Amino acid sequence: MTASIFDKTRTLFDLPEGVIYLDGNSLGALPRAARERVAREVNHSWGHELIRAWNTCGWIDLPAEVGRKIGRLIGAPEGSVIAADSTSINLFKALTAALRLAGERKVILSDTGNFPSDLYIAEGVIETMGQGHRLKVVAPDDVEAAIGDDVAVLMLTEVDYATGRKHDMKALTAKARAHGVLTIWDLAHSAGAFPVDLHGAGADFAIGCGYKYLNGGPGAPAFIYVRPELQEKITPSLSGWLGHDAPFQFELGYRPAGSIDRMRAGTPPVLSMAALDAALSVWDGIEMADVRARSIELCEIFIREVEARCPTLTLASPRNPEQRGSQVSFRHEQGFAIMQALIAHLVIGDFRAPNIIRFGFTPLYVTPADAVKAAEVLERVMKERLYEKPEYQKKGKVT
Ligand SMILES: Cc1ncc(COP(=O)(O)O)c(C=O)c1O
Ligand SMILES: Nc1c(O)cccc1C(=O)C[C@H](N)C(=O)O
Repeated sequence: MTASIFDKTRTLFDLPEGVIYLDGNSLGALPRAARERVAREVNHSWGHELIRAWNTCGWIDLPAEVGRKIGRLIGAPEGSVIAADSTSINLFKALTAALRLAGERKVILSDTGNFPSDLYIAEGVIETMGQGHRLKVVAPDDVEAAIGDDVAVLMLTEVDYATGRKHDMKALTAKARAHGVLTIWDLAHSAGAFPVDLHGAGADFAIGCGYKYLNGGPGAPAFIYVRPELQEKITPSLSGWLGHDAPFQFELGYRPAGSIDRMRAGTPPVLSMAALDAALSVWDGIEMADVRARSIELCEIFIREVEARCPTLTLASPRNPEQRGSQVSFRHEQGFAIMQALIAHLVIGDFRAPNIIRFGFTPLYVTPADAVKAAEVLERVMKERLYEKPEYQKKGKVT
């Protein structure tokens, strides 16, 4: 039953012949619907409707519509998610809003498994606000113990981009709430990867990417969630006109919209937003519980096959599937060259310094047969030491 759902979803994507694509955790594959939609937006909406398209083609409502579709995947109530900006910028917006709400508390608590951009943004926020905030970064296992009455904001990425380690959002959020700590969850590697229940967990803010498991295309808009009860209490730091209560009154003073709209700043990138909107249609009728079951099946097959075939690779991801996102990582000192050799043999994953090879499993278009085949190719790369070839040592700007 589950397999047949995914046989169908695979046909909704355009994948190059012969490629096994295990990097949907970095850039999702191209949904056919997105390709068609972008062409229509360019030719008809922009080309023919011109400025009228904001009304006649629904451009003005796209951020809310895309937010609504993403909200269904992450357990967010209607009207609590908006698509806008990038994940990094949305983190800036969420963190400044949270720190303003938090009052006298000064500590931003995060962990060493966070994506560096999040930590960098926190540094920038501290500097910009100039109110003596402090970033405290602990090991992932020490987060729970570090949550206390001195903490203003708990800022975590649910799934570690490198290892795939997954935090217990519900338990950590509950502890944070008990200590009066606001929470910001980065769902970049969660949204579209497995069920998320922001409302059930009682999370205050969340952000995430549109171009990974949501398949919105390179540089797709990101999203931001604010718990409905907080929406009218927060003061946006990026107080742009499209977050104004009445943008087309062109008042000289800022009055924030009385909804999640206040997290908007300026004009959305319509073509990218339309691509993401169309990409989200692949989730119609899909239950995230089925996605999770299939993701675990794929990851388990891959771990079993790789460990049986490649004894010099060390599993970097948690062995327990409950503690893992939808990716599997292995360590090897030649990781970079191993990944280049794999890519040359049409198994596309990626490398994360210093020694991690990373494989994302996206059930909508990766099959169990792909997982086995990828392990076979990896076995060949290792056994024949293909990674020693000089051409696989060359580094590009992006890994
Ligand atoms: C967990 C996480 N947070 C934030 C980012 C930054 O996203 P962006 O570059 O789109 O702002 C990424 C990916 O780049 C990420 O993986
Ligand atoms: N956003 C990216 C980009 O512009 C180029 C290359 C990779 C990315 C990524 O998204 C990286 C990703 N956040 C990661 O988990 O490593």
